[in-house]
Amino acid sequence: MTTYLIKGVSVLGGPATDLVIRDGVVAQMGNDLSAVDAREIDAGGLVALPGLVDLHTHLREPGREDAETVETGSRAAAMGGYTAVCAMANTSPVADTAGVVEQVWRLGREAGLVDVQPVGAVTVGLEGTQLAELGAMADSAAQVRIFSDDGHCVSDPRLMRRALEYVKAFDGVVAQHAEEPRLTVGAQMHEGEVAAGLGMTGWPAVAEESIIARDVLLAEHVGARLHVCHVSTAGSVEILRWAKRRGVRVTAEVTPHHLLLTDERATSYDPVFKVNPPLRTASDVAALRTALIEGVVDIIATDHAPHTLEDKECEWAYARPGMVGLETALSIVVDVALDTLGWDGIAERMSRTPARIAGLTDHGLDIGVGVPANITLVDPAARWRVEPADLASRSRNTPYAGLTLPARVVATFLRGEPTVLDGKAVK
Ligand SMILES: NC(=O)N[C@@H](CC(=O)O)C(=O)O
Ligand SMILES: [Zn+2]
Ligand SMILES: [Zn+2]
Repeated sequence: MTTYLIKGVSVLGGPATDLVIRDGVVAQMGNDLSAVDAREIDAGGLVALPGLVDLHTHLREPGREDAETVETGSRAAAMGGYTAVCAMANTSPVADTAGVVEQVWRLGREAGLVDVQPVGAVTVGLEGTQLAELGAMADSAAQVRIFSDDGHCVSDPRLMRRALEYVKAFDGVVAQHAEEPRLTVGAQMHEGEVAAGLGMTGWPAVAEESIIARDVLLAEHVGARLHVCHVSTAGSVEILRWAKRRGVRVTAEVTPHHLLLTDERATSYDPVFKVNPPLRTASDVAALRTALIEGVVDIIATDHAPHTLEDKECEWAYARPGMVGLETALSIVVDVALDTLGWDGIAERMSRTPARIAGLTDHGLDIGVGVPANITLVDPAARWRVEPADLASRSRNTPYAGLTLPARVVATFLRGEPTVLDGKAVK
């Protein structure tokens, strides 16, 4: 294994220091270090972060390898500075058995670019009628701890209650896609003035908020952990604030796109802006940014949702919802929140806390001697233009095509091995 000597890096924006990475861990940290036979990396001006952890990634394998595979999605993740991703269960077949979660976990190990932690489905086939074998998935080699029907809402309150009771036994968590399906029949975009102007069927904020309100009450009743996926409205933030004040065991995520984009984008009729939950209003965006600073929303997760050209470049009504996000997430977060959160605040919300929620003990650790070398080096001064054709993801559905974004991932280390060096994927 190659030894790396990283010279003059700023850990979380602090004073410049050197790091020696050897045998998978940070072997030394300090000034004027030297290491024989080490490969030296001049990291002057670069910031070191604990490797990012994405709690919400769609890798599409098995079943839709034309949109993404575990390997291509892992490479996209590494390029974005991630060292671990949680792979959502809405694959084909659905990850609702020990066999499928073990398959995804094994494919992740074989690719070796990030740690792929499979999420297990809550219900068989994501159909919302019968609890999946949560215990078998938890006991499998994949050691599943997060369960989610993401893409669908666990809308039956009795099933949701039973899932919460079940996962409580092994300190698992249910990650809910909060969407009351009866309120979003035919929905195409956020219900509001823009939708009314375009004549599109709306996806009302209350469809999300009513499920979050119900679920925090269920989580309190059961005493189990609930995680809320892709929170998108100001009202959801108010419910979460209330629940956290009461001591409910609830965590929540926001996506980079919900921190930046609004429903005005739908006026372009470009389906690249079609996503679930939909892009909301400027006041929702402002409330989400405040919630992120306050910690009412705990983390940033990408909801990386790759789709093929056929599924995306068609009429709005027929296009699948979702956008890719792994390779642009950190840049968007730097753009909207570096001045308020600082590097430490970004590390908290994109690495430490998601690692803790997912139970990934090798990740989200402060960079220090003896710690597994899961590290991302970022150039905060770099600016780069998003070229869809250059993305490592197999899909191209980025809403940021042609935009120039701040901050670039220069290197990513997974247990001491570089997966990205000089801004390029190593394998
Ligand atoms: N976010 C999306 O718009 N789509 C996701 C599903 C989901 O996260 O709900 C997908 O799997 O494509
Ligand atoms: Zn979802
Ligand atoms: Zn999702």
